[in-house]
Amino acid sequence: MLEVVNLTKRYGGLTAVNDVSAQFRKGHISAIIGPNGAGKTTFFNLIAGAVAPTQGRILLNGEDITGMRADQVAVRGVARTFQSTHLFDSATVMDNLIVGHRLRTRSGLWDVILGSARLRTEETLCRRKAEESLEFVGLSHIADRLAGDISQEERKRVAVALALATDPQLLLLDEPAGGINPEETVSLARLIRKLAEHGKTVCLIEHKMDMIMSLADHIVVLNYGAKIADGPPDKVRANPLVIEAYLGADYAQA
Ligand SMILES: Nc1ncnc2c1ncn2[C@@H]1O[C@H](COP(=O)(O)OP(=O)(O)OP(=O)(O)O)[C@@H](O)[C@H]1O
Repeated sequence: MLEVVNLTKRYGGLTAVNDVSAQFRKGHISAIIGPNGAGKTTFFNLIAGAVAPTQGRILLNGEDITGMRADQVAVRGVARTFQSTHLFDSATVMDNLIVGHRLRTRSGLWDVILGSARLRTEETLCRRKAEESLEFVGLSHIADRLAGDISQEERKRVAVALALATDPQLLLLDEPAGGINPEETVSLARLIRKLAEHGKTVCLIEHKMDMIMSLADHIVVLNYGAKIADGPPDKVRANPLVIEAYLGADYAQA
């Protein structure tokens, strides 16, 4: 469903992403791994339309989306989460979701001023969507809690719920399990699997190798911006280039 071809991003003399080609299949979970500074976040920024590539093409369901703006890419079914989840801590979880979903809908200033029918319909729709996505991520029971009072793992789940606002086909998750404990990591992995089971294509950046190896169908390894391996977890963890650049011999034998 997503294909990148010879994707390159240069910042002056530095090549953050270097001639990367890869395919991401519908309903699969793919992981982008690699050392710090390997180009993983830049890769996400390119797909999401946050930065334009220097070279190469990005195809989403066969449509060339290269160089489109982030909002144009989002409308076509791509959503993302970020390493840290920014929420309004003094508002409830539900209000955060309603606001998040609201920002992703169409009413303009005039609709708000005139209290248009479209605005009212959208408000109802936003609340319903917010409730649905909260239920999907397993957080209905904390809808009325203040966002500032919820755990780090719950924040990670809220981030996924926010990303679901646009009914995305492809979710780009940047370190979804960053900063949470091993038990919570297992439970978050279950949520990611559930996304795929519901037909979503998932692409994640993650440093937690145990999680990735048991969760991902497909792994792309970046090093200094270039792809050094691409394949199923077993094949990738046994690849000498990956062991040398990232995993280390201890992990490969574990
Ligand atoms: N806007 C920018 N301007 C200049 N250089 C940049 C910019 N964004 C990223 N870079 C550089 O591109 C390279 C890749 O960075 P990127 O953040 O994509 O790596 P990463 O694999 O996501 O790293 P990490 O795991 O630390 O998040 C780095 O050397 C970084 O300094």
